[in-house]
Amino acid sequence: MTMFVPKVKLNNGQEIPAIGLGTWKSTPEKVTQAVKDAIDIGYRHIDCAFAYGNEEQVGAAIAAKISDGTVKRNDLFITSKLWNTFHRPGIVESAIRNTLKSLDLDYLDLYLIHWPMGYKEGNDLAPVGPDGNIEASDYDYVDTWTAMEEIQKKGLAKSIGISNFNSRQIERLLEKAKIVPAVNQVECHPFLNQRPLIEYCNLKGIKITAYSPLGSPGRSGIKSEDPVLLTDPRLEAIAKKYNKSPAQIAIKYQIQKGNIVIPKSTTKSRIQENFNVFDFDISVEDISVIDTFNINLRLIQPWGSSSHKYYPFNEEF
Ligand SMILES: NC(=O)C1=CN([C@@H]2O[C@H](COP(=O)(O)OP(=O)(O)OC[C@H]3O[C@@H](n4cnc5c(N)ncnc54)[C@H](OP(=O)(O)O)[C@@H]3O)[C@@H](O)[C@H]2O)C=CC1
Ligand SMILES: O=C1CO[C@H](CO)[C@@H](O)[C@@H]1O
Repeated sequence: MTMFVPKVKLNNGQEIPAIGLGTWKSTPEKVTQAVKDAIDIGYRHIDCAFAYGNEEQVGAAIAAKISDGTVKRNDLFITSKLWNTFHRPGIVESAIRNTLKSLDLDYLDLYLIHWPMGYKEGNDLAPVGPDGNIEASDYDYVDTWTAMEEIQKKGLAKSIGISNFNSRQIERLLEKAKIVPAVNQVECHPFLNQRPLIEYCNLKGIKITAYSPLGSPGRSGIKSEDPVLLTDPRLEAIAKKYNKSPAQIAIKYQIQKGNIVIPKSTTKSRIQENFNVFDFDISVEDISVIDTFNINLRLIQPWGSSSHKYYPFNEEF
């Protein structure tokens, strides 16, 4: 029996399952089984990106689960993202077509601009310039957005959105946009709860997808002095009270805030655990307690990009 999963309504009426499976750092060897397991468990939303280097293997799982009759294409919600080296408006369509080919799909449910920062075009996903930093391109994300609008008009993606955009960048984008982004996908967890950005996006009709909702444990870029979300004693105490794990509390926290959440795992028992969050609610009082954990701890910082003209994290939100 498949568990009922709440959906979040986007500004164009499309509905997105509130929980999806993340796939960053899911190795090509493991991701096919992980996505198959997730679909068997009841996930209907998969978060992908060209930059994760595993879209073909994700696509193989989707094809297998459609061909064995577990799901139909329109039961699934598949997101992917335009990488920074493809910001030139003239190549946006070929970038999504390339992703669709890898995923073995003829449309995406949601296509996001992965970052507001364009990088130098070419085969290198992280081109390094003479100064040792990322080599930027001059493309303005506002013009890239116009090309994204064409993608939606052509039916290659049912919805379009953004990722890692700050409020000023959204404001600027909205001055020219004909289509309001459906989603802004950003880092969001109790140590970085993004309250001001969420309030801003709510006013504009933009939903938030929370990435790294578990604090991305074990990722190599995390500093040893950074606090670890899943072993925080205050989160552990709340988890114990509900007879749930800290990961389940961190996931349900996002869902109760009205956000979409995309925990990653390639471990079947954790894929299941992360999905088992619909048989309880965190009380309003405990949600307020978790709100106090915020320390604006940003764990995901793109390497070598902090001097980019469109680096998003110098603004307050
Ligand atoms: N738009 C963007 O710029 C970004 C988007 N993302 C998206 O968000 C997704 C999630 O973020 P991500 O950074 O991967 O981090 P998460 O916060 O989802 O953490 C993933 C890590 O937690 C482990 N884990 C999963 N479930 C549990 C559990 N129940 N108990 C203990 N450990 C657990 C996983 O291990 P294991 O797999 O070994 O089980 C993995 O190491 C990404 O995969 C990607 O799809 C992420 C970063 C940036
Ligand atoms: O989604 C993400 C994870 O992978 C990318 C690069 O490999 C990151 O830049 C990005 O934030």
